[in-house]
Amino acid sequence: MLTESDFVVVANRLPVDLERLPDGTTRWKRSPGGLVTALEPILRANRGAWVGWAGVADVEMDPFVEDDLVLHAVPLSADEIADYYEGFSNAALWPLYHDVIVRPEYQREWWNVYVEVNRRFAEAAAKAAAEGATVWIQDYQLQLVPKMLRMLRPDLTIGFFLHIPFPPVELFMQMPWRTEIVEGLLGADLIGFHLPGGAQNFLYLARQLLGHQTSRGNVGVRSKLGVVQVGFRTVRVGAFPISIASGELDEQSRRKSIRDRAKAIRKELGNPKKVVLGVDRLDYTKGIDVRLDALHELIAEKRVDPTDTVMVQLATPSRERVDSYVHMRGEIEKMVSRINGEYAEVGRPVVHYIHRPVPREELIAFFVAADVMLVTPLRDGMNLVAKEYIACRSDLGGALVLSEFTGAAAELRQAFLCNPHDLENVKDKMEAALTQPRDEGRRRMRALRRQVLTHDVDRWARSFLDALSHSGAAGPALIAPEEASEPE
Ligand SMILES: Nc1nc2c(ncn2[C@@H]2O[C@H](COP(=O)(O)OP(=O)(O)O)[C@@H](O)[C@H]2O)c(=O)[nH]1
Ligand SMILES: O=P(O)(O)OC[C@H]1O[C@H](O[C@H]2O[C@H](CO)[C@@H](O)[C@H](O)[C@H]2O)[C@H](O)[C@@H](O)[C@@H]1O
Repeated sequence: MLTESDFVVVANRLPVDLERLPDGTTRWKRSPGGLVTALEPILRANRGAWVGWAGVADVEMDPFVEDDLVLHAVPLSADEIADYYEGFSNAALWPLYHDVIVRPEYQREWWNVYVEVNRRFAEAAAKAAAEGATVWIQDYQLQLVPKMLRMLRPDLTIGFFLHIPFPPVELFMQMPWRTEIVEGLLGADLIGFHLPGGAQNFLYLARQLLGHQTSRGNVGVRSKLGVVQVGFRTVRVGAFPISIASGELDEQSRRKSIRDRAKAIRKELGNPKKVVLGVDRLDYTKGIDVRLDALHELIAEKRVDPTDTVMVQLATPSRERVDSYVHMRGEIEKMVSRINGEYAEVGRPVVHYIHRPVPREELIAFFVAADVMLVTPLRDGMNLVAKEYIACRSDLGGALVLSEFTGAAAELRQAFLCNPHDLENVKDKMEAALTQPRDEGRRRMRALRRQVLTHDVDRWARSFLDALSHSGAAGPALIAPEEASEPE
């Protein structure tokens, strides 16, 4: 039997997914997405435990150790995956928290299963944690766990971090179970968001919806925490923008094998003058359609020459049984075919589209090879891909086109910032990135790299965990619900 841990991360997914192969055997593979990219190195360094789902139905196994990490698999049945993960998490919460880009579906049965599954995660965390341990709960799939876990284990220090945007109050109020969700989150000692805006939206709700006293004034970045008084408990609320293991990635991207592979990729693409790259989970929030539209029009207007510019879109499959994802995939694939149908030559596509995950080393080589990186989400909590591209450009080459609607845009001000809702603006920024003078590009990239290399994932985790460990300290003056009517 494995001992209980002093530091436990609870996330929907384990850092590895169990894959069932056609011959009936299984193997572990890395889970998709930025949450795992960010947390895995920290937890390994701290010899902690990770509680999460193994990515497929009905996996029941004892806790096991993998690379210094104790993994506790939470079993989910096929019906629970459909209702809790695909349904409530990804067809209700995900679109609601991403500006209602598609219409959220609020089904009561999904909610009931969400509650049940959150309880199971809370019970698993309660078992995994040693007396007085720190438990760090992650993301929108588990918003009820903080309160449930506090009731089971009042001895624990509990943190919660939301990896996606926390929506404006006007949108959040759509949620039929809005009170339960805010109460669930308030079970934590510290609630973290990427941006101050998310923290302030939450403080406003705690005050207006639940009638708690809250602090006045703006929340800072890694500073000036907000406070909610919940009976005798003080809950802190802060902004902690996540990042990547930038030093490590910088080092990897300088390796000769990667540089050689980057050159080979350009050669395989026909040595075009410009390589343009997109790297995303295939998600409607990511604005893949926006960049394809922009490219299509730039070519039609002869502002981009399809004989010397090539786009590569790496699109990791994601949430493939959720209707909106199925629909979007069809739309994207039509757009790729249309551009290629109109402008490709035999053996020379304009858009190379890959709908499967590529190995990490290959991804790094793509970052090194790309002249322009397109990150155009309609809304994104942070977007680690933007930061990864920058970390890989020690040559000070390349240019980043970045949507203003990503968390990353708050820090990466020297990117070509664009409004993905304004196609002309996206086109102008893409053209500017493709034609920027070399010195301007180097100046921008130097400034971007300074930001990314000095604000790495370690700093993110340390700032959150430091704030969590001080969560007993006296807080700032509080504001009563009736004293404030507007979000700050
Ligand atoms: N190895 C590998 N990683 C990928 C691939 N596509 C995306 N990723 C990683 O997945 C993460 C995506 O994080 P982020 O941009 O924050 O968006 P998210 O998908 O919404 O979490 C980044 O660390 C990417 O490097 C792929 O094809 N292969
Ligand atoms: O687990 P999936 O349903 O396959 O989705 C993958 C992850 O997507 C989301 O990532 C977010 O976290 C990133 C790191 O903070 C952030 O950069 C990005 O903007 C977010 O979209 C999701 O929040 C995770 O829970 C998923 O595991």
